[in-house]
Amino acid sequence: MTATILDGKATAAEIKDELRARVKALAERGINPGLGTVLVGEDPGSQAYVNGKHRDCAEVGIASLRVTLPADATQEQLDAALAELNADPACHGYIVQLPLPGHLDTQRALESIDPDKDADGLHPVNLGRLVLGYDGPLPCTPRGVVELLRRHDVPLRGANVAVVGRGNTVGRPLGLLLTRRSENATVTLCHTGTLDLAAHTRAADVVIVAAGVPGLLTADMISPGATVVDVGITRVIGEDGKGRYTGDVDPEVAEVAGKLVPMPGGVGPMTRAMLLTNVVERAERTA
Ligand SMILES: Nc1nc(=O)c2c([nH]1)NC[C@@H]1CN(c3ccc(C(=O)N[C@@H](CCC(=O)O)C(=O)O)cc3)C=[N+]21
Repeated sequence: MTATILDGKATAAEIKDELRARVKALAERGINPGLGTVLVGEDPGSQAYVNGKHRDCAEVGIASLRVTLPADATQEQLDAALAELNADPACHGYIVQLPLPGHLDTQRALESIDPDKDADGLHPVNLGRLVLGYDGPLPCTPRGVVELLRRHDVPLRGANVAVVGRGNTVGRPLGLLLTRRSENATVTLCHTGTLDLAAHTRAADVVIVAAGVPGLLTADMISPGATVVDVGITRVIGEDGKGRYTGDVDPEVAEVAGKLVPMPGGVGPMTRAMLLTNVVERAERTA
């Protein structure tokens, strides 16, 4: 048996088509949604990600506000850039590209974002809203995972879901999202302190791996027919000496799983589509 591939790129393209129509409807009411990005420094990976977000914006008709600061920018310069976006009515939401250079305080930066303009959904106020079940922007990667499974009819209601990884951007908020009444999954949140990881993943209908450990999930660790979602993205140097990105799921998992969300072509494009969705939703609410 070979797993059915759930194509995140194609699903993200569908979502972008839907967003294009919503942006058009907003334009007819005189509202032009805008996404801001703040990039500090010249890391080529971060530049590529930010460029991708601006390309996505252009595709759906969202305005891009691009702020770039030099690698040696001070915390005060960063604060000033965030204050400007907070005050700019053309900016409906924005992100601070992570990681920031080491001399800058990431927590302080994220807390300086107006929670209502938090396109990533990672502000402490918005993570708190998620805990409490209040409305607010949802973290893009967890939301992208749930949306992809929903659009491919993977049942979550009553399902046993193993989430591997408790990071602030994926694992932890994904556990919160999946256990909302609207999803009703039963979640086991596994992490580096988990004693018998394979026992938990084998018992799961859906295994979502967001640990950042290449090849962590192997074929013997899942039950036949399970749905597997690879959220891992780690830069490794291949045998040819070239850098490439690899996921957390061993390729042989595809021989045992029923459905597989691959990396690349899975969660990454969905994350970007959810970023756009957060911005459009905010523009619709302010209308
Ligand atoms: N404030 C902030 N928000 C983020 O959302 C954020 C961040 N910082 N820092 C870095 C990570 C990484 N990230 C990715 C998003 C999409 C792909 C993606 O679309 N990848 C493609 C392959 C690469 C491509 O084709 O460009 C894929 O998986 O198919 C990858 C990585 C968002 N991040």
